[in-house]
Amino acid sequence: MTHLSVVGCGNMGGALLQGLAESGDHTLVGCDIDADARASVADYCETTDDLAVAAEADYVVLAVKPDSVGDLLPALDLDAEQTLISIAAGVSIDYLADLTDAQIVRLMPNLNAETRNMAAAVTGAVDDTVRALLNEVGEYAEIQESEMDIATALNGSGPAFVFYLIGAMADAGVDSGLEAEQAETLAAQTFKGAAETVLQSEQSIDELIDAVCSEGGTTIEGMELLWDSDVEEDVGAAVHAAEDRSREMAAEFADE
Ligand SMILES: NC(=O)C1=CN([C@@H]2O[C@H](COP(=O)(O)OP(=O)(O)OC[C@H]3O[C@@H](n4cnc5c(N)ncnc54)[C@H](O)[C@@H]3O)[C@@H](O)[C@H]2O)C=CC1
Ligand SMILES: O=C(O)[C@@H]1CCC=N1
Repeated sequence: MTHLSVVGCGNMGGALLQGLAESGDHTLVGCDIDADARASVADYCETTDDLAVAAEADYVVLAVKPDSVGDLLPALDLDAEQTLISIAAGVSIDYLADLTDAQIVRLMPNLNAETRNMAAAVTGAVDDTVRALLNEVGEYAEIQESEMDIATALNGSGPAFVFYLIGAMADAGVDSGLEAEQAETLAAQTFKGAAETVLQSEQSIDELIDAVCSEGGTTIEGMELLWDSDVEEDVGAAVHAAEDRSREMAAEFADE
């Protein structure tokens, strides 16, 4: 059982609280200055607007916008026995270390924490408690901090790219007459199942594509269109645009 607080109960802080509340018997505190944000997590944790209450936890997740970190972290006044888990994009461990005495973990989570299907990248003072917490809400990779910009793009921003692709598939279903709700369910479940297959299968992505393409059948018609298009480059470019922005944000913080 871990005593953990989350400062900032917005989209990402709220998702983490929801996932952790459903996964284990923890003492969870959600701290936010906004009453609506507190109300949104009240089913999952004790809520407060008092930073001092959040600062009593052994593990404190900082889930505010990157530009709020500089003011908020000194106010938390954490000590060396505590662990700060920062999820702020572009904010380096060096920057954080100037503002706190706590052990520092830098985590790039994603929104899928709320269904305990998070993909996370983590670095810094990762201990077994942090590993156990991350295991409860999904899968994680321990990476070097220098890899944080690409992780931010791939698994942090990644859900948005996947939501977009699910939407595009669902729209095609609607164009051809399916009801919107049916099309969304069929598209989303197809992504979910395909992702699970990739995770569990020993086959490569190309072998799996091949397994769906019956000779002279339907799939190959769509795949040939995709292979002849710029979709692969465009998806890669979207990931790299997010990576570039993460690097740019990190440079802005380094200059402060
Ligand atoms: N949204 C996402 O999918 C992901 C976000 N992140 C990171 O998570 C952090 C938060 O992002 P979001 O949840 O999207 O933002 P958000 O705007 O939804 O939530 C931020 C919350 O912080 C609260 N807040 C602001 N000042 C505060 C203070 N002094 N004390 C207590 N609470 C305060 C706000 O009221 C708000 O509820 C960012 O640093 C972002 O880089 C990381 C990975 C994924
Ligand atoms: O868009 C952002 O800056 C944050 C970080 C990764 C996902 N959302």
